Amino acid sequence: MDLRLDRLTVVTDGRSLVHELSLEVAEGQVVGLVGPNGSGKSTALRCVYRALRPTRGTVRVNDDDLTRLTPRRSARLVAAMTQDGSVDLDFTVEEVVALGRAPHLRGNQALGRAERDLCRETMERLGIHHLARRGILTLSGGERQRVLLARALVQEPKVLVLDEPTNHLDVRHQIELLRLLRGAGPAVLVVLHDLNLAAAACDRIGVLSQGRLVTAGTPEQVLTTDLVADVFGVRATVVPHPLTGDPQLLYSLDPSR
Ligand SMILES: Nc1ncnc2c1ncn2[C@@H]1O[C@H](COP(=O)(O)OP(=O)(O)OP(=O)(O)O)[C@@H](O)[C@H]1O
Repeated sequence: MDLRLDRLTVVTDGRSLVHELSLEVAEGQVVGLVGPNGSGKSTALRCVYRALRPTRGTVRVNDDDLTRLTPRRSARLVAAMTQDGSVDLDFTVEEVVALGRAPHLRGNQALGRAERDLCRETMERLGIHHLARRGILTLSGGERQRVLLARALVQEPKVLVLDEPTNHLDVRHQIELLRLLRGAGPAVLVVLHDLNLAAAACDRIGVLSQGRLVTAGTPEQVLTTDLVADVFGVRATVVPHPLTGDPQLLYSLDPSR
């Protein structure tokens, strides 16, 4: 199933936070959304996981307009790992992960054997199985972030959206998370600040500036010296990664270079 944003617009207090954003993510594809602070990335994502209703435009998963689905039906299609998706109650890690199954259950129905296995395997895959009985509030930022990803994955969504999923992770966990996304299966839309990670992890990248899509394409097409200068106001040298060929950006702290 694919995700399609069509002329998505969000207006608040007369100001367009996102303006006519059109973007597609095919099944199995990872599409990165990058852009300066305040460019509208999180706002666009919030419309996908229905924390926000678009002022105009649509978000579709295949032919279904998400805003027209029941919350339960859309929760079966879309999972989110977000900044505002934190868990404030002192659930244990395994309880938080199990919550990901909620859209598939009726009332107080307990998890079946296969669902418990899925939760356990997912926690093992993300290296958090040893934390299963710990309270979520006692975890470090990076541990918590992996728990929230586990919760999103056990939801078995068709679309997965992630808002800066690597911001608390050490370099190994950053790479492991992004690797995992590449083979995850659903259409993935991910907000990333690190352009080099985006180049390595994403099939395509969309660049937002002041709520508008400036360009979208493969990392090679998008991440150019001119683009980075125009959108981020930063001078960068772009070199191909010596092993993978992905474009990688080198920055200098010296303003004259
Ligand atoms: N509820 C709101 N009311 C008014 N303005 C808002 C609201 N939510 C977001 N904004 C503004 O909309 C703009 C886009 O915010 P958004 O969080 O989408 O940006 P972002 O690209 O995700 O930024 P960052 O990289 O800093 O996380 C910002 O200027 C923000 O202050």
